Amino acid sequence: MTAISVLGTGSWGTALANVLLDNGHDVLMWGRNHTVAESLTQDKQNPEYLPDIILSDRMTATTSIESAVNHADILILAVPTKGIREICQQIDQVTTGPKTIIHVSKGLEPKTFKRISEIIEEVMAADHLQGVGVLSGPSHAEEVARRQPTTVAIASHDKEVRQLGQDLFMCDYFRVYTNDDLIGVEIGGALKNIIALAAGLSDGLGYGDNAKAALMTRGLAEITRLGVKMGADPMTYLGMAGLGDLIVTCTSVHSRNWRCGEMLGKGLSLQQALDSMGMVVEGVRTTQAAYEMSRAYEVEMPITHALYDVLFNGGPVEQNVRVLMNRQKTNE
Ligand SMILES: NC(=O)C1=CN([C@@H]2O[C@H](COP(=O)(O)OP(=O)(O)OC[C@H]3O[C@@H](n4cnc5c(N)ncnc54)[C@H](OP(=O)(O)O)[C@@H]3O)[C@@H](O)[C@H]2O)C=CC1
Ligand SMILES: O=C(CO)COP(=O)(O)O
Repeated sequence: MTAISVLGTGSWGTALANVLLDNGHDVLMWGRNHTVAESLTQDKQNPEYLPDIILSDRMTATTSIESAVNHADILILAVPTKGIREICQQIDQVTTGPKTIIHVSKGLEPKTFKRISEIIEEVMAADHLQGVGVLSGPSHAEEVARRQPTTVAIASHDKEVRQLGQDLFMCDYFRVYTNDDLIGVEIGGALKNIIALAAGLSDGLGYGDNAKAALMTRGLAEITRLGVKMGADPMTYLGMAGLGDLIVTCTSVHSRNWRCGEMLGKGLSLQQALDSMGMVVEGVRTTQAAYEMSRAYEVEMPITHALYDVLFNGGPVEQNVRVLMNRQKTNE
């Protein structure tokens, strides 16, 4: 039995804590929301983020970050990208020893273009950090919490972290592959949300399967182009963090990014769509980050640019579709 703390009591943190509890580990969750922490500890449920799912009877959560951080040497970081910097600062302030941090967030920081592991390494003092990894792949929290078969990848530059992540999480309904391409996995997990937003928009507009297949295929080409420019292995994008996560987010009603896109396609404003969601839609900020990165690194990303125009300039969707379809003739 290993002591592990899961920081973030949203849908994904809760589902992953449940996997670790099923594997017999000593898990403490931390969240800033008192009501959620109380429901998790007393009722073994998270009605706000995972309604109608009964979790492990050993589920326990605290709102004291100091208790959670010092409960374990292994921390699972499960908060949205925009909260990562702040949480790392808090961990760094209260920790009494070095930590191995496995994050599960799918985003990039606008302006700095940083991946999550880069933010963690930048904020944490070197002697407070034992190792960093990311767990990513096609995995809706709603299905994992119901113990439905799921496969993911654990990526790190450090072989021990990859092995640790695989050993801690793997069970008969949660299969974990190791991958040494940290850059590729983090970028794939972040950028697929852009394509999921676009796929939802396409469905909301009433376009068919051809349009969605085109978005997914050419979207994967965009993801691969930027990933490779940043140092990723192109083969990573045929795996969990590429094709796998694209399929699960572009084709599922569970995906918040797809649902947000669908609402935009049906005519809601971005603010209306986000307000009705109540959960994080990472793809919106990531579209901004990827748009800026594609310009800075001179990587062609036409779907990202079209979505950026729709989200941030109020550009008409149909006009952007026309622009995409009438780009200069080219080779596949
Ligand atoms: N849900 C899923 O199926 C999957 C999600 N992910 C990724 O996991 C990450 C977390 O997403 P998910 O759990 O789904 O998100 P949710 O929207 O379900 O929950 C977000 C959680 O993070 C908390 N939070 C938000 N901002 C901060 C902050 N600044 N500091 C501390 N806590 C904060 C919220 O607290 P509060 O309740 O107080 O607002 C809430 O507990 C995202 O990057 C997502 O892409 C990855 C794979 C699957
Ligand atoms: O990343 C996910 C599944 O792999 C969850 O996607 P959403 O954030 O769009 O719900």
